[in-house]
Amino acid sequence: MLFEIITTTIMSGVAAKAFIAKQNLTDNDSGKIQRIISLSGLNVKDGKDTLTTQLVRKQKHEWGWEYKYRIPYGRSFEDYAAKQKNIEDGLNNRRQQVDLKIDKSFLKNVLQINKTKLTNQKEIEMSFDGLLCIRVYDSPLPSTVDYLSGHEWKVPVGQTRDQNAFKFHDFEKIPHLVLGGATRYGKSNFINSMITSLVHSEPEHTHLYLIDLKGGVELSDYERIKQTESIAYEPEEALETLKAAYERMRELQEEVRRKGKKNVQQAGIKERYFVIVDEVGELNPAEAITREEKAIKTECQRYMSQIARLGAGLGFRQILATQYPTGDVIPRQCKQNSDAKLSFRVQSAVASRVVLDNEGAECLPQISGRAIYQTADKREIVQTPYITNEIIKETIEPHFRLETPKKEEVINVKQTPQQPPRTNTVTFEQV
Ligand SMILES: Nc1ncnc2c1ncn2[C@@H]1O[C@H](COP(=O)(O)OP(=O)(O)OP(=O)(O)O)[C@@H](O)[C@H]1O
Repeated sequence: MLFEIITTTIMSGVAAKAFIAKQNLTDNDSGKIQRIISLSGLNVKDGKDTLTTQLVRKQKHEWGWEYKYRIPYGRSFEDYAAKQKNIEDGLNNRRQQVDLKIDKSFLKNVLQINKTKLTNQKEIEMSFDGLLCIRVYDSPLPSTVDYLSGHEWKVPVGQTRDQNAFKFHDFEKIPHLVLGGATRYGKSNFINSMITSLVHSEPEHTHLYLIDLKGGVELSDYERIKQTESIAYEPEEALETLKAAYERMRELQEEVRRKGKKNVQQAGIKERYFVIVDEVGELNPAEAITREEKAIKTECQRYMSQIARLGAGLGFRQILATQYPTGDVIPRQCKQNSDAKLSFRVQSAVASRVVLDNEGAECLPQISGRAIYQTADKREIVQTPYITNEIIKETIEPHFRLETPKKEEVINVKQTPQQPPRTNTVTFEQV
């Protein structure tokens, strides 16, 4: 038995009512959290003293409770984030002492306890703003959220816990996005909903450079739409696609400069270019076997870095996805220039740090579509929307072009030595 019932006949009938009230179940959490924190080894020894995590305030919300703690010297937010799962499991491991009156309502009350236990699976979220903030949600996020199209350059990210608000990622505010997550947790679904939303909202101004290195099943639907400028399925083709994007970026750079402006917004240019790489790990030169392969991948990374560094003000947005978040799988400059990160569940704290620069994604529940969306000032858990093939088809079919799409020619690096990207660049203001 996961919960403990101690019966007594001393208490009156009001006790049975008290144990099912949510307020009662959650009231104890501040003490419980402090105990779990202490048992998880987060207290700090300072000579004879033990510095503990002190509760500063707690507040009841309609979704649950928010607790604010002062953390002791010698501890960081990351220390607490690493224990998120311990805290969550501890809170859901309920040993309750309840008083039950043995009368005709006894059986009903026992069943009610069991029902409460099964339905009230709590989830927590942690953040830090000088104080450690732990939010304890009475009930989990839904495990499926319907797709909702975005507007202009905003694409759907998912449902948050904050009053169940639906979150959008605005590519005009944050141009580049890093996407991570272990296999089968929803990266491809997210990329599909992002592309579908862009095609729906800005069909005339969206330009796609798609690189699908996962065998070509996911993004092939977009081969035929007019928004797709180039599509690649192999690293050699990826180099061509990236080169095409890079050259377009240079043309725009000239155009903006000619107009005496600093960025496409000022220059009144409405076009936006999305470079989407699904499985950027396949372009990691460290993984290359032959010298030629290494040269191609190094070149690809160089183009991606240039696009990340210079592209924002020129209307370029780069989305790099990986299921193997290790070391340098995402080029350093791309990572540094991506102020938004979306991570589905990953296998380890190290992998979470590669995607988010923080731990936490390894503690996400094993639910497809559940992710952490992180920007410079906020980190939220979301349930990304599920998009069906029917919605994708319905949205993109009106944009099919008549002629067969151009698939970039595979190039032979032996015959065509690669030129490094130009470096005499002008730095443009990022939006
Ligand atoms: N947002 C979501 N809500 C509910 N279910 C989802 C969601 N996203 C994905 N799924 C389910 O998970 C399955 C795997 O999703 P998806 O193909 O997007 O994963 P992936 O991370 O891209 O995996 P891989 O890297 O192996 O391609 C889908 O077929 C779908 O059933």
